[in-house]
Amino acid sequence: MLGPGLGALHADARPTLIVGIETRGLVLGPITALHLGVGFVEIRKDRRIVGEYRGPAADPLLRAATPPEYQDGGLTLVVPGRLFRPGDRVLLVDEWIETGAQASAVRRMVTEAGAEWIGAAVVVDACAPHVRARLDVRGLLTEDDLPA
Ligand SMILES: O=P(O)(O)OC[C@H]1O[C@H](OP(=O)(O)OP(=O)(O)O)[C@H](O)[C@@H]1O
Repeated sequence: MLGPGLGALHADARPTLIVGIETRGLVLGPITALHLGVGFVEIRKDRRIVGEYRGPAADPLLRAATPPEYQDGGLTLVVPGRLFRPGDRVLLVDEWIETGAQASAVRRMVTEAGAEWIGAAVVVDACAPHVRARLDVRGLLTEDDLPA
């Protein structure tokens, strides 16, 4: 029931596109998108792309870096820019959010492409209140709901 549960968190904003970050977002995102009947876009981590692929000139990649201190040196998220269009109402789905660094990077790419950021729907919301408010994070659980 994770798809319906995650899909209900921002139903009021009527998302038209789900994005998910590898790794677990590539599982939870599609089941949420299927439930809502909307499309899905996968966000990859640059360090996990094999080789030097950077995309053809006609299909450039959007890139957004997390802060350098994030996860031992930061990481860069990438997505083909053509997958976002102006008018898309984009919802990020993930299993966990804490600092909001990866979600912030995704939001920059979404808005750079002219699409609209709706927020983040997560299984566990472990972020600080200011992060929750800034990114419009909604969760099925908080850390307090988890066994110690
Ligand atoms: O709010 P943040 O501090 O940005 O953390 C949240 C991110 O961290 C986890 O990914 P992780 O990098 O652990 O992905 P993995 O499953 O590929 O190891 C999680 O899936 C989120 O994408």
